[in-house]
Amino acid sequence: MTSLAIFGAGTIGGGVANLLNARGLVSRMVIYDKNRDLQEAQRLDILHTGRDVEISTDPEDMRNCDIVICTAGLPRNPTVKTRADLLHTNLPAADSCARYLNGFSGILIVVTNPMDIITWYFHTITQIPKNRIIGFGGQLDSARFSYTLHQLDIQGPGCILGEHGEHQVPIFSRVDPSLPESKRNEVLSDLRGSSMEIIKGKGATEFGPSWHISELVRIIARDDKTCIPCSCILEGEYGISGCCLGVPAIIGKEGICEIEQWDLDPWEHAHMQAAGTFVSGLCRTLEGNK
Ligand SMILES: NC(=O)c1ccc[n+]([C@@H]2O[C@H](COP(=O)([O-])OP(=O)(O)OC[C@H]3O[C@@H](n4cnc5c(N)ncnc54)[C@H](O)[C@@H]3O)[C@@H](O)[C@H]2O)c1
Ligand SMILES: O=C(O)C[C@H](O)C(=O)O
Repeated sequence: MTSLAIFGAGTIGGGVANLLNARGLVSRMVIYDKNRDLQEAQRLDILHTGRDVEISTDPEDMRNCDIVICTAGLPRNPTVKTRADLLHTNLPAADSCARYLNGFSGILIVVTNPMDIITWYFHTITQIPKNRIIGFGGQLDSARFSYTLHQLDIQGPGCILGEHGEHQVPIFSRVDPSLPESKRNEVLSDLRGSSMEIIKGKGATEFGPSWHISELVRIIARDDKTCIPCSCILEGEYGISGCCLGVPAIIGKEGICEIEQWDLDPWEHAHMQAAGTFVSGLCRTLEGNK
């Protein structure tokens, strides 16, 4: 069975560790957090489920795991407008995580925001091959889009590509190509605000991300070869390079098996290019940090 490390055991890291243990998807876990009291509390709380799981808190064990998930770093609060605003705050958490990944031959899932740029940053500071670094967020955004579509009586599921942030790109052409542009823009504007509604109400998003991260782990562990939207290192796909961005990718036990090239309509294409320009611009600013 799969061995997995969680780097940063707060709301999302702890929630994912709990779900994966409860779903019986992992046999060995490393749980690490710089807050040692929290780390120990999460370890004990999971062991008290009584399930058969081994837990280490030694970060040096991370490199021997099949999957490492980076969930360390500050989340947004209502005063932080966009995920991109967290970039410089959260780079040190990525640096700390990368320090334990020398010789790691498994799959790295990046959750820390701004997720696309942090995923790219990991690519530049570690030796992990590009098919083994996956940025998480597209599944969650797509579930939010599907929820909105359902409220509009449009048959889903919906899919979101582009940035996990303000430059997300809902793919309307696959669900209702006839939806007028004004309605598309209205839906997009609602989607941009959908997680902040939760952050304002309960301090953080929790159940949605934890569930979809556990699904991603299941897809990898079972070698499902399922196509999901996730952030991948791009080298010309969709005409974009020099960044990570949400694209449809087939995922299995080797990580990213293939990036699918979907036909986008002109509205989607323009939004995807804008996402590429925005995210690659931020990625370029990190060049001195390598
Ligand atoms: N990609 C997504 O879809 C998605 C979804 C939800 C949250 N997030 C992001 O995930 C991150 C974590 O969110 P959260 O709600 O769990 O936050 P949280 O504050 O509850 O947990 C983060 C944990 O990281 C730990 N940490 C910080 N720096 C560390 C370091 N250098 N080494 C070890 N541990 C460190 C903290 O002690 C804390 O316990 C945030 O950046 C948030 O924006 C992304
Ligand atoms: O919105 C956030 O800041 C948290 C996370 O990226 C989410 O989409 O739930």
